[in-house]
Amino acid sequence: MKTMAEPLNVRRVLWKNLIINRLHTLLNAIAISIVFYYRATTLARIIHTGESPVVPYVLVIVAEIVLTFLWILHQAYRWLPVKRTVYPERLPEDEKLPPVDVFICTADPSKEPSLGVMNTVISAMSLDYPPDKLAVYLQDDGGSHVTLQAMREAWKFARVWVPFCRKYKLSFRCPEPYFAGKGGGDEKISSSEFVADRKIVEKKYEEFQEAIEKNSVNAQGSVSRDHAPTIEVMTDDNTDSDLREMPLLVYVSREKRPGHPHHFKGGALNTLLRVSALISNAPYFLVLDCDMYCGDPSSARQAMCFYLDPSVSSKIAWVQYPQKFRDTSEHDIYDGRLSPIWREGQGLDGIRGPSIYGCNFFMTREAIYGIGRTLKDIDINHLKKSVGASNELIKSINQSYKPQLSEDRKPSVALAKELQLVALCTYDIDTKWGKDVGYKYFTVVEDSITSIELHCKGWISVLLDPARPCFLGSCTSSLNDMLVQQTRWSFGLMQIGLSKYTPLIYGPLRMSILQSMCYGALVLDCLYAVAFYGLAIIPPICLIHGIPLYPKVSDPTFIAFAFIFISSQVKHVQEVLDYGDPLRTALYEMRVWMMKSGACYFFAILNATLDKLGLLQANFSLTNKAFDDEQDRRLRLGIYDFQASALMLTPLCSLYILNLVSFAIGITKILHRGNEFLAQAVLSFFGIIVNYHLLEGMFLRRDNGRVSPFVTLISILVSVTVLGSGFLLLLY
Ligand SMILES: O=c1ccn([C@@H]2O[C@H](COP(=O)(O)OP(=O)(O)O[C@H]3O[C@H](CO)[C@@H](O)[C@H](O)[C@H]3O)[C@@H](O)[C@H]2O)c(=O)[nH]1
Ligand SMILES: [Mn+2]
Repeated sequence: MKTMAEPLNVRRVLWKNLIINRLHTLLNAIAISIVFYYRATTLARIIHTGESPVVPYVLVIVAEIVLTFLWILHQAYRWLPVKRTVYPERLPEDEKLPPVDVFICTADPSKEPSLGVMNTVISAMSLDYPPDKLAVYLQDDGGSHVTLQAMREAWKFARVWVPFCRKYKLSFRCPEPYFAGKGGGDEKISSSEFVADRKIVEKKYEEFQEAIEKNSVNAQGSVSRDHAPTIEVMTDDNTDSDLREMPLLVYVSREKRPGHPHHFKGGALNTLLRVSALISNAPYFLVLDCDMYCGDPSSARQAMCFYLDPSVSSKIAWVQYPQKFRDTSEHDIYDGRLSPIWREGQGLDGIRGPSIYGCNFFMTREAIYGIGRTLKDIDINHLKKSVGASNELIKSINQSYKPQLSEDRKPSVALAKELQLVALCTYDIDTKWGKDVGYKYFTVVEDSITSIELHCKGWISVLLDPARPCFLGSCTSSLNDMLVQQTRWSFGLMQIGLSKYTPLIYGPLRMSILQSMCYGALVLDCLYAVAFYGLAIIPPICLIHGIPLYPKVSDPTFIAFAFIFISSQVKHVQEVLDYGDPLRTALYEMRVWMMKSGACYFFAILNATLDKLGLLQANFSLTNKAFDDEQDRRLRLGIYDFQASALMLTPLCSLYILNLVSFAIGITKILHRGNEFLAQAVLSFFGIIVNYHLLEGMFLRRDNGRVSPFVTLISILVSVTVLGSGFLLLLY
């Protein structure tokens, strides 16, 4: 009986960080108050005496207000950092575990190579979970015959692989890295039987790999935007084979028609919810991106440590794992590992839970449906309006509904018809899908908006970050990918920021203030662009023209400015080191923050505004998961690869040159009037030093990863124009 009482999960407050965070917040808040007092009194004086132009001064204050506003919002992340531990060995026996469905999305085999996608699929089928309680679905948004064929091959190989993993209880179950010796997992097994079995399976894997490669030559151009739905449950040709040891594997390709909105991944997941309801209807589902394979096969059991804990199970909507990445370079120059997000996640976990981070989470159907699933909650007429016309789907809302898939896994004619119906692109029309049911549609960041809504409905979530990563994906490994991805995210988040769901208004009445602040920070981070441009343009221009914007070094207020600047950097470094990353990561993150502010956030605000005015058609540019030798080589050496869109690079390079020039001109002023201009000079100098890679890229490098001469030239022109017209700023 004693073991029954032992908890399945434990939450630990990170006291050291909590104290450091709150102390930092307090001291910084005092310093900021001093700064704003100084700004207000000085502004009043300038207006009164006319001793210096008012416009640049006001602009710098605006930038500081924006920075402070975002800083305040971000403090919510630092309020209560926690970490969780689970004890899967205390779970009840397998018969008592609930079923789990796994949803994997893919869209284009030319950007998301089939071999990688199928490795993800196979690793999910090999989860350490009772096979009769596991169903894996791949939704192919490309409707590609290449992907369908690859799935059939994957099924054949999994027929050998899954039993092999189970027989030897392998602790790492993704075939590609396993055979490449990257996963480990079988060190303790040395029997000759195992060695022989492994050889056979390895041979099968090679055959599988060859088949996939042959099949993939036609990947380019295999994607279709005009096709009927296809749903295929994988099974053996041999009718009397025993399928009990195998989880279900299902290929789904929803209908696509030109001119119909498909709602990107959100639409794909909603289709998967419906299709799976008719086939397996598990109460829990795991979402994976096609490049995110399962590293530790125990993730489902770990998640069950929350769902089977009666004290929290009815409140938890999702259990989120961080995205971790494989084969990352020790120089994470593009911040592809997204550590800042996971660090802030620890804080979110302390205040009712992290948001959904796109993939790697286990969620309950009840939460995502937004509908009670017991008989007494169910009203058929109401349901028809919510979930659409499919009678089977309506029946499946009742959690005790058992889908009727025959033992040979071939859907009956009636079931096949129903499956087609729920995968039509018109199915959502006049239903609540995309609004109150399933993933919400109106933004490209389906994950964030859906989390906001669920948290507002009172659900909680947890972040589980075990030492051994459960899911490993491919890291963004080029500047262009990073800029494109960040622009997409920021654009989507800004869409939320400009909608009725804007968290600072929508949130406080529905969720806690701290949660609203966190979501507020998330969707408004784009505003950093305003502060960044303000501080990257106004102070250097004023430096050239000899107009001081900061207190003299001899003025005691200078200390407050210096304190804020230094303590923010120190705090950042502390967080990086505490999370176990090396010091250089702090520099890389700072650079990425500046690149995001100068390019991604800027374009995101622009695009979101156009979108709001109905002048833009949102799109989803997939992150590339294919491997590029040359870019990879540079990444490993920590050398930036500037083969990126000129549109993105030009603002960054222009700002850099602008600061460089004004610092060079302004240096004479610093020599004579250092007391007055030190802060301004330091600001430009900081930008120049942190972004030294831009200087190298524009003027010192000759390889083809440098900034193209075209971009450098345009940037020189832009910065000279801005500098030349700078005097306009100083007229008033
Ligand atoms: O129309 C689409 C677009 C994308 N995807 C799939 O969605 C996943 C994520 O796309 P990816 O190109 O990898 O984008 P990322 O920016 O890397 O994805 C992050 O950001 C997304 C939100 O923008 C989240 O959904 C993801 O989980 C998160 O990893 C991939 O499996 C895609 O195949 C679709 O199924 N349909
Ligand atoms: Mn991705």
